[in-house]
Amino acid sequence: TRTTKGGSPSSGDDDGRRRLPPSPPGLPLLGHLPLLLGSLPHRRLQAMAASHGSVVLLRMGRVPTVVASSAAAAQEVMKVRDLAYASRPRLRMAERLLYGRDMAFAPYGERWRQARRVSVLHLLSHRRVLFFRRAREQEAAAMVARVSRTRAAAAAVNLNAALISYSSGIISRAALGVADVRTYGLDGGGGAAGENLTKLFDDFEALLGTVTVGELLPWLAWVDTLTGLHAKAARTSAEMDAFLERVIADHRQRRRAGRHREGGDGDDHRDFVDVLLDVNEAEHDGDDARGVLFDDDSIKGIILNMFSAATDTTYTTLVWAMAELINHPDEIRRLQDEIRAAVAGGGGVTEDHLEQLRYHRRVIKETLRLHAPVPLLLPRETTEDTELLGYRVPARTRVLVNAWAIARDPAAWERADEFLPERFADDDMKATDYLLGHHFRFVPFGAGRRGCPGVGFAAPAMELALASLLYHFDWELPAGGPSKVEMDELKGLSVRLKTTLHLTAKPWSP
Ligand code: HEM
Repeated sequence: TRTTKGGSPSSGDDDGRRRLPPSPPGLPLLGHLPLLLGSLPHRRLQAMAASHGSVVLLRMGRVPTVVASSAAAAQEVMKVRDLAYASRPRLRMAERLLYGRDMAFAPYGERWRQARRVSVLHLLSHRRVLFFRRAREQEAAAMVARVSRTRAAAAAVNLNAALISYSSGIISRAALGVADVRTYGLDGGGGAAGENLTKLFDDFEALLGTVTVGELLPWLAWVDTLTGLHAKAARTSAEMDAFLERVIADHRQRRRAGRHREGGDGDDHRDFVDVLLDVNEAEHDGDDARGVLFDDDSIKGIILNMFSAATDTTYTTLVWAMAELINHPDEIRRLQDEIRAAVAGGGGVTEDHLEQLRYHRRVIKETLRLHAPVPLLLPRETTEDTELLGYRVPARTRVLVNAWAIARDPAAWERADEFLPERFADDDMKATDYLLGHHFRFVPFGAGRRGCPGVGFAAPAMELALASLLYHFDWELPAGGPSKVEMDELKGLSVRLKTTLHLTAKPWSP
């Protein structure tokens, strides 16, 4: 592996072109893989950036990978040269589990553009997000009731479980029109097969976050068979397909009966599956020379994208927020004062209150700064030969943006490692503000063409849940245990708090 250390990026290479980014020493064949094994990659890559600079070239086995670790580098990837960085690499597990026809992992091109357009206009538009308000408020009320029940039984509340159920309830209602995926349990109800569905979704998420050995080191591809990875992927993908077939068949049946728009209030009551089936039928009816882009596999791929993208990120952020607040008693008190003053007169938090809760937004933003749930965003791939901060980046290079390191860069943030929500006090906080790049120092949702289209969906879901938990209860760590939450991270598709957050809840009323 070539070893360089900085140097002037624009000074000539042997062939008179710009230099490749610097690379730490690596091993033959394995490249830099051993440097990342067994570690939290965003932390290891942060350390690498500190010694080699904010643009580093690594070889993950046979895959050249550039890592961008400063706001300036992120801005170049996601804004200045967005088009050149707008593709995604082919990831074997994603391709297999998502039919090669989803949106989030699709290469840049017509199919991705169409899927993105339909998602932004019809699934995640401001209008549709407003329409799902009832779903969010019902799920928040159910979560508060669940906490009250646990408390009544004198037990500590498992906040992870409460928040997973809240987040998956919202996306399940929005995507499938039911409060619980287990409604589609393969036995026709919420019985044992319904329970298996929860495991199926867990297995699915774990596999989606798995990189096969074979795609990085083709000569070791047999290891994936030996470890049973391929067999597990085949099994999981077949079970998930049976579930989705059932969802689609059920929706088609309701459509034939004309029941999918019902609500009696003149509103559009279609869920994501209904909307995608409408697009699919319109394409069949039309005379589209490009062929049908939204076949059943595309619908399944996009629905699975929405589940994966919405559940873990939302719940993970909320757990981190509660953990930070427990460790910062002044901040939790200030936030509760704000929420309780806004909801004067009792009755609980509704979405009408959220707009006034400015400190609350700062707390969520500060949580996302310190704990981006997807710290390296989703990998990108260059579509053509391009540049990054003056270095040469060839076509088909994999590109990671270390949003986590950028958000803790002492050159960009004062007291970068501390939880200080007031640092966002100058922002004019609207929901979409979460996406604004703060000059690309704050990019938990990515940005540009491939930036997260779900931020408008995520924002009210996170805000309502946190405000509801803090309005109705006073929270503490259980007596006799540690006095602080240990903030260690657990590696996964999204990076979570390592410990399960158990807290005691004392009801509050005005
Ligand atoms: C706290 C919540 C969330 C966070 C932190 C988050 C973060 C991200 C990130 C980092 C990316 C990759 C961006 C890039 O490559 O520049 C992404 C993409 C995506 N997100 Fe989110 N997300 C969240 C919630 C949601 C929700 C609620 C949905 C949908 C209901 C969603 C749907 C998607 C989709 C479909 C993509 C792929 C976009 C594409 O490739 O064109 N996300 N998200």
